[in-house]
Amino acid sequence: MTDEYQAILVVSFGGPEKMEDVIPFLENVLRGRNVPRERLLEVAEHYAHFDGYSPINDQCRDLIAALDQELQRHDIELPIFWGNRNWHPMLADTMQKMADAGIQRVLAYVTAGYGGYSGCRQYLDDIEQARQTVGEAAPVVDKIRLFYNHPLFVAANAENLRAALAEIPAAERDVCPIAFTAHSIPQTMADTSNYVQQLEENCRLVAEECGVDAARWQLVYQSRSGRPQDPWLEPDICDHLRTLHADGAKQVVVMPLGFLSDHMEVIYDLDDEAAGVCAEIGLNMVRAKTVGTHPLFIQMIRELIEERIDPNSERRAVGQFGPAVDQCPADCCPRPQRRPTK
Ligand SMILES: CC1=C(CCC(=O)O)c2cc3nc(cc4[nH]c(cc5[nH]c(cc1n2)c(C)c5CCC(=O)O)c(CCC(=O)O)c4C)C(CCC(=O)O)=C3C
Ligand SMILES: [Fe+2]
Repeated sequence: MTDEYQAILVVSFGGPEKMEDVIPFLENVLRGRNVPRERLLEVAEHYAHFDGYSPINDQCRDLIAALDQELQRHDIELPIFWGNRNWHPMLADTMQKMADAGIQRVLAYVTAGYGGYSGCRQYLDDIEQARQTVGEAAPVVDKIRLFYNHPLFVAANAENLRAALAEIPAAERDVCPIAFTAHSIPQTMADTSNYVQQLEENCRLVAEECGVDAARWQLVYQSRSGRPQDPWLEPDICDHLRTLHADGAKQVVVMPLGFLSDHMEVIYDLDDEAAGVCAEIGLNMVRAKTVGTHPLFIQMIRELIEERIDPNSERRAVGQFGPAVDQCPADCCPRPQRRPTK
C-alpha cells in the first residue's frame, strides 16, 4: 500500500440546515450520553431561533474552499473530502466515497484544536467506526496534531482580539477585562485530559501577544450540558459577566477561544444569551471573532499538512509545551464512563 497521502479529509461536528433536521441531529449528538431530554429540547429552541439553520456546515465549505486555494498556491495537489460526526455529509458516506475513488491513505484535519474526549478521542473513534462501516476498502486515516499552541493559531487569534479591543472606547481599552470562553465539559472528562491546560496556555499566549497582562483575562466556560447534578467546568460565562459587573467593569471583551468558527454555540450562547445578560446589567460586551477562515489560520493548516508530508520539516509550537504528538497514545482522553441513571 502507498505510504503517501492521496487526499485531505476535513472532519467536523456537523449541524442541521433546516428545521426538520434539528431533532434528528440532536439525537445523533446525544446518543448514549447522560443528557436529559429537556436539555435536548431546550437546545432545539436555540436552533429554532435560526429556523433550524446552523452556520457550521457553510463555515466548513468556506474553510475547504480557502484551504483548497492555499494548497494549490503551494503546489500541494491533494483533493479535499469532508465528513461530519453528527450530520450530513456523514463521515461514513465520505469514507465510502474515498474508497470508491481508490484512495488508500488520507490525512485528516479535525475542526478542534484542543485535547479531551469531545475534541480529540471522539473524532478518532468516529473515524475508526466509519472505516469499519466501509470495511476492507476504507482508507487508512492519520490525524493532524492538536494545534492550540501553533504560532499561527495564536497569531490569528491575537489579531481578532486586537480587533475586538479596538471597539472598546479608547479610555478603557487598556484596562477592560477579557473573558475567554470554551465549551464546558464534565469535570470527569477534564480530569482525564489536558483540555483545560491547553486552553489556559492558548489564552496566555494570545494575551501575551496582545500585550494584555494576566490580571485582565480569565478562562470561563459556556454551553454547559449534562445533568444538573454532575459537575461540569465552571464558572459559566453568564455568571462571570455578573461578577465582572459587580466588581465595577463597564466594558468586556468575550472571546470564544475554545471554538474555531462562529457556529451555533457562539451565535446563540454568546451573541444572544451572554449579550442578553450584558444588556440587562449594563455591561458593554464586544465579542471577538473566532479564527474561521483567517488567512493565518488557513496557512497553519497548510503547514500542518506539509509537516506530515515531509517528516523532516519543522514542527512549530510556541509556549511551554512543544508540538503535540502526531498520534495520540491509545489511552489518552478516554471515553467517560456512563453513570447509572437514578
Ligand atoms: C469540547 C466541545 C466542543 C469543542 C470541540 C469541537 O468542536 O468538537 C464542542 C463543539 C460543538 N458543540 C456543538 C453542538 C453541540 N454540543 C452538544 C453537546 C456537548 N458538547 C460537548 C463538548 C464540546 N462541544 C459536550 C461534552 C456535550 C455533551 C454531550 C456529549 O457528551 O457529547 C450538543 C447537544 C445539546 C447540548 O447538550 O448542548 C450540541 C447541539 C457544535 C455545533 C454547533 C452548531 O450546530 O453550529 C460544536 C462545534
Ligand atoms: Fe458541543
